[in-house]
Amino acid sequence: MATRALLNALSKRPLHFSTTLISRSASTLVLAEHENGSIKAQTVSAVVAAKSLSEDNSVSLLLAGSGQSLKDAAKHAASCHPSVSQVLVADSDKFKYPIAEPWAKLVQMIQQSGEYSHIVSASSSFGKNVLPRAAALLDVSPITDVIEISSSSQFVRPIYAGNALCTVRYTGANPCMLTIRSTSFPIPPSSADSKCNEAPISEVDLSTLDEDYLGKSRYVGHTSQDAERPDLGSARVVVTGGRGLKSAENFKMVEKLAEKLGAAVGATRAAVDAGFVPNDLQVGQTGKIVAPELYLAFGVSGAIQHIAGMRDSKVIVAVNRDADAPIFQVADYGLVGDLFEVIPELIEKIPEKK
Ligand SMILES: Cc1cc2nc3c(=O)[nH]c(=O)nc-3n(C[C@H](O)[C@H](O)[C@H](O)COP(=O)(O)OP(=O)(O)OC[C@H]3O[C@@H](n4cnc5c(N)ncnc54)[C@H](O)[C@@H]3O)c2cc1C
Repeated sequence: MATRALLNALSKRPLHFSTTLISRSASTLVLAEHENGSIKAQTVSAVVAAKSLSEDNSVSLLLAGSGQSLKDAAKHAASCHPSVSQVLVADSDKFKYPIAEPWAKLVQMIQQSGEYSHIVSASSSFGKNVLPRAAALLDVSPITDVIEISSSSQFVRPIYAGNALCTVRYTGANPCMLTIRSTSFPIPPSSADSKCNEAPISEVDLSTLDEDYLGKSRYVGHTSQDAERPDLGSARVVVTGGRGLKSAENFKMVEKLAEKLGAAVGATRAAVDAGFVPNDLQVGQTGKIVAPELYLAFGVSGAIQHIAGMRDSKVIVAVNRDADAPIFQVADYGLVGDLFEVIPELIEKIPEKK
């Protein structure tokens, strides 16, 4: 009877949400990233991962920000995946920018009342920034870069630049906090098209948010890659150039080819260090992890630190003039040849993107 009375009371409370009333059955909290009013694909992958923790797991998405873009993102979040059972929205200027300190405090506050069994985020710059701080505040040890979920407490993650896989059992207190590699939890096409359910959206009561974090870090600015090009982390096709391109001017060939293929551009660390392209294009152990359907590598030797970031690609094509280059050991198709002949020929022969 008490539960029924509470449910009745809740159903009469539109929108305004007190965090003390988060349902205990919502056991996984996913930290959502959004941009221009849309939930990012890596967050949907985090939902896919969260759902695989257990069959009866219900998933709450936590969004923070302010203004119309947050409202639009919340709407998108409510229907972005059939497994989302609730969307929690923290609307405040304090979350205008994704700064880790206020976010970590927010996660701590939500966890204290929601008592989630798991907190999941994508292994993106945002997740890697926020999750360890929140874990420290909650006094638990996070598990990072999860690529496989064996059970709700057993996970697989790569170590030694992906050369070995480590199975980790979590034996600590709740919440078990995870960052997941989105490339390992692809979004099934059916769920992307699904319009079947719309999860309820609730506003988080921020009146008890501890504000002693304020002033510790400051937002300076944000630069993002060319919006015309697909995002490197989630693109279906990636064209990567290495030091073999020899100059920034020559690297434009790679960009032209990527444009023709509707692909994202990637680079090796050597190409980035030589100043051919900015470092947000770096693929590898210390760059982005990608797993596109097609990965084309030009003038890339195939150092283990680079392979760590692209070895899960479905089809790998490599062009290198050195027949012994290690990239050919992971390539499905290899061409021993001069990229300065091959790329112009490809650009010429591939038809213009419609
Ligand atoms: C801690 C650490 C982290 C690192 N993290 C990363 C990382 O995240 N990502 C990363 O990429 N690297 C990383 N590196 C660097 C890595 O070890 C390699 O140095 C780097 O990947 C090499 O880049 P490359 O293949 O472009 O250059 P090179 O190794 O110099 O290879 C250039 C290739 O181009 C070929 N070539 C030259 N001219 C032509 C031509 N005309 N036609 C065809 N082929 C041609 C050559 O045969 C050669 O194989 C890391 C290193 C360390 C120590």
